[in-house]
Amino acid sequence: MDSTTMVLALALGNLALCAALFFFEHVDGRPAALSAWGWARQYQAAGWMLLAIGASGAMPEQLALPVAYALVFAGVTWEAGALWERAGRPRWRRVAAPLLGLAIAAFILCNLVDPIGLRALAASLILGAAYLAGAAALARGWRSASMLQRFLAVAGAVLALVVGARGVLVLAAPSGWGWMSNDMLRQLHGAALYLSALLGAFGWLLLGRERLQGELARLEVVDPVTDLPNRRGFFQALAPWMALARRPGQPTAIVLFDLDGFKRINDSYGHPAGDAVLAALADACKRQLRDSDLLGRLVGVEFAILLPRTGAQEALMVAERMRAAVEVQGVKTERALVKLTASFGVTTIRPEDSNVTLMARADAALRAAKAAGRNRVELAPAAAPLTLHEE
Ligand SMILES: Nc1nc2c(ncn2[C@@H]2O[C@H](COP(=O)(O)OP(=O)(O)OP(=O)(O)O)[C@@H](O)[C@H]2O)c(=O)[nH]1
Repeated sequence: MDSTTMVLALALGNLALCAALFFFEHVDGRPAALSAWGWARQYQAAGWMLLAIGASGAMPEQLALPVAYALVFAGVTWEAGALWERAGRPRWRRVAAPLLGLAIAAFILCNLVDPIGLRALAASLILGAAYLAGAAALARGWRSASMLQRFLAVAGAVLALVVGARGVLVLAAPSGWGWMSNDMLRQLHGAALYLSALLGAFGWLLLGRERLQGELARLEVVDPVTDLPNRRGFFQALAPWMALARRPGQPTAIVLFDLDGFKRINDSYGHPAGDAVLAALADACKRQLRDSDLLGRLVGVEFAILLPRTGAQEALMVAERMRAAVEVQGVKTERALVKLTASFGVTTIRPEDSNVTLMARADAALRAAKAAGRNRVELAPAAAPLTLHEE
């Protein structure tokens, strides 16, 4: 492929990606990383297009070339920045903007001094460095990263090295190095640029999809308002402790609690304020527990706590501590400081328990606490009540 065809392919490829990206998740408030990536692609498309125009003679090359390269550099820098944004570094612009300015100035200087060797060196080193920065962002959190993310990090780094190597070799060995002729290296360089553009685009889209799938899977077991395990998540965590209760050993306790008179919070301050109160209370309750305990939101304003290796008396103390914590915890809403109380039912898992009988017993104790005036803790009676509610 000659260089004009290659540049045109890069230009058109990037334009097609831009068009697809324009419609991808095109909603208000799109994520910052996606928006940075969108700009990155626009800059690159414009840059490669301008290079193709300059190479075709439709515009003086000495004018087209510096502007085109500046746009391409901005594009690859912003693309790396989008990856850092995605990796949780929203301030990447502070580093990227001055570096980009320096890179463009260095490139223009090299182009003036030696428009063949030095220019190729500067261009390939700048592009290689930007691709490498993107690969480094993908490699962050390697241990917990998905296989796709790891592959993109490694492939990105290898391509970045190929892109960077070209300029070094053009300067160090203008007529090639061993069997690696200059022409072959140029072809390799073009292929690496093209693959980087393709991998960057499809990798980005697939990473977005992977993240979305992960979030959906999380929401199956996590309540989005309080960030606590939801009913399904809580019962999943409870399962091994139910099995363990059939073997001799330390008991496991369950505390069920329900906020008192929560309806008036919604009625007085609105549902969003109610959500904020729920989230703040969930946080306060979580702080009262040990790492091995588990707080979950079962339904509405009813929560459950799993207390492994805890007997009834100790569980009563935990519930009492939690009751006092809820009572003193004021939650600031826009209009007022909201104070709440909660009622608690406590029981331990018995060998013969199923989820239904266990929860029925805890629920009966909780109802008893409500009936006795609320803001109280009740221990379930020794004999299991038979009012079951389906899980
Ligand atoms: N803001 C908000 N409110 C919720 C949510 N889930 C349930 N609620 C409300 O919480 C209230 C729970 O009402 P109940 O438990 O029946 O009664 P209560 O007013 O808390 O009074 P008690 O008899 O003491 O339980 C209802 O008004 C629900 O609409 C939620 O996720 N967010």
